[in-house]
Amino acid sequence: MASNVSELMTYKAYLAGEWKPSSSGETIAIKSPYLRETIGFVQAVTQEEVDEAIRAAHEAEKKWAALSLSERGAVLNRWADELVKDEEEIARAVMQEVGKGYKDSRKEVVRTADLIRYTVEEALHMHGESLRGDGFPGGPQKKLGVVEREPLGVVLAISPFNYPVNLAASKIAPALMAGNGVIFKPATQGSISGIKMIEALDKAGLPKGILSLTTGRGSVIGDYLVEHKGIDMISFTGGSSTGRHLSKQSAMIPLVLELGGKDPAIVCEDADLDVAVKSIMNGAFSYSGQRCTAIKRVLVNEKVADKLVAMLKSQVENLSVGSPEEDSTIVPLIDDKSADFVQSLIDDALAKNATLVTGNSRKDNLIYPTLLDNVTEEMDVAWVEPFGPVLPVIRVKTDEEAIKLANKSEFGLQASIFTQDIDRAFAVAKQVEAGTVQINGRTERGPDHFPFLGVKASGMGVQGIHNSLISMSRQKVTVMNLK
Ligand SMILES: NC(=O)C1=CN([C@@H]2O[C@H](COP(=O)(O)OP(=O)(O)OC[C@H]3O[C@@H](n4cnc5c(N)ncnc54)[C@H](OP(=O)(O)O)[C@@H]3O)[C@@H](O)[C@H]2O)C=CC1
Ligand SMILES: O=C(O)[C@H](O)COP(=O)(O)O
Repeated sequence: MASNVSELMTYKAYLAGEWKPSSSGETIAIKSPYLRETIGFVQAVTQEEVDEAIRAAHEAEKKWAALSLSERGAVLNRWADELVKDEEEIARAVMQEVGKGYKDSRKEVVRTADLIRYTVEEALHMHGESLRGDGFPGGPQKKLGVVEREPLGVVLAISPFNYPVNLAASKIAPALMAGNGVIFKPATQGSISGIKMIEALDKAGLPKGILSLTTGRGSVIGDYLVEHKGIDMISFTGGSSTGRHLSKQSAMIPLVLELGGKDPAIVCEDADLDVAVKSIMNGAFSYSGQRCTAIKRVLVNEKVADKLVAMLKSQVENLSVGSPEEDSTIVPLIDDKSADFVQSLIDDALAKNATLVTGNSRKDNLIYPTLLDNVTEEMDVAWVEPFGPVLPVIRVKTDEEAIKLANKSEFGLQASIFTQDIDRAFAVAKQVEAGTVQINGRTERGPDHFPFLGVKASGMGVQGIHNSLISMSRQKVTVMNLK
């Protein structure tokens, strides 16, 4: 049943510490991917409001940076407490807005509170260093360098739809702990969840002006934000083509980009197939494959391919399909366009003679989990990131062939290797071009204090709590020339 539009909530933007409607007078309707109806409206912020938000962030940032680390940390810890208090409400917003299972949405909120608290602790325990001049040949003993870290200024945090709370906070928390101001641009589909998260931060007592939340279409205010002279660093997570565009638009400021992936699961003939199947299933299909770190292709040694495919088939056919409210693994994709795209990859593969093991049915934006065997290099699904529940299996004869195919992809986020021979695992891991290689486990970002990075078209720079604090601050060297 369609909601009564007049009863729906219109959310305000958080600009320079005030919740207010945009002067544009325009709002954007947010449609739930599984309810298939509008669930609320967010503000379409103007360029003038962006200017004012950035100006306020610069002004507030000086006082914020002058606070002690523990004072900044106390605000962030209260933020974590508020998130936990509002866990159910925020999780419900995530579920409705991006169609993530309710239990997983709750986990996302709790994971975010843990991430914030860890970020505070990490920042408290990061120390500067001192250097003696005579450490270098001929250097004077009486020269003493003190190396500290200072904020960059104002950080632009741009997050994607699929972790609207966690991936936003993984940028905002380190930026604030490092003493920066923040402009937060959430994914439009994810804005309501972002607003609820920032309400919690506001309740925690964040000083006014230090952070603004600018809702609006990336295609409308995105470039304006990215090119703005008042932005000193950009931390972006999203698709590779958007990331590439950003890197061209931004000028001479540090950029951290976490982009798409085509993570392979390499299954050797000596693998424990129970372990491999469990990891592949979880890695490929949770949240309908809408994770950058999802396993997006299987490269299996032909000696065990029949057995692996049969095991995968029975598991795929047992996946729960339906609504995020019932915690189904397979849920409707974020929008119809995404479902059309996934369907086009399946159609292309089948037209080029891939074997349909199971799946290939669809209702609106709900794509049933699909397993394709005998996928070849000619098929788009071998190379393109679907961000949906379709898993291609490519049969290989040797580890070398698997490594070659793994590396032929433009992406290099993560990879998994399944074998019971640890030397073999390390030998393969060393040759695979990826930010992280998982041995006998699924590809995944967490735990959140691990470095998280992609190589090639999967990104630039490193996230993970410690590395985010580093990338959002710069070294400052003060040299004492003693008598
Ligand atoms: N490596 C990683 O850590 C992750 C990578 N991803 C990747 O993200 C993609 C899916 O997420 P999705 O949200 O659809 O990605 P998009 O690239 O479409 O959007 C990401 C963010 O960029 C914004 N944006 C769009 N255009 C511009 C612009 N010109 N300037 C500035 N910002 C802009 C979007 O805003 P708006 O919504 O308003 O368009 C959104 O906030 C997948 O490819 C996935 O692999 C996702 C999660 C993690
Ligand atoms: O957004 C993504 O897809 C992530 O960065 C992956 O996170 P996860 O591995 O914890 O799902």
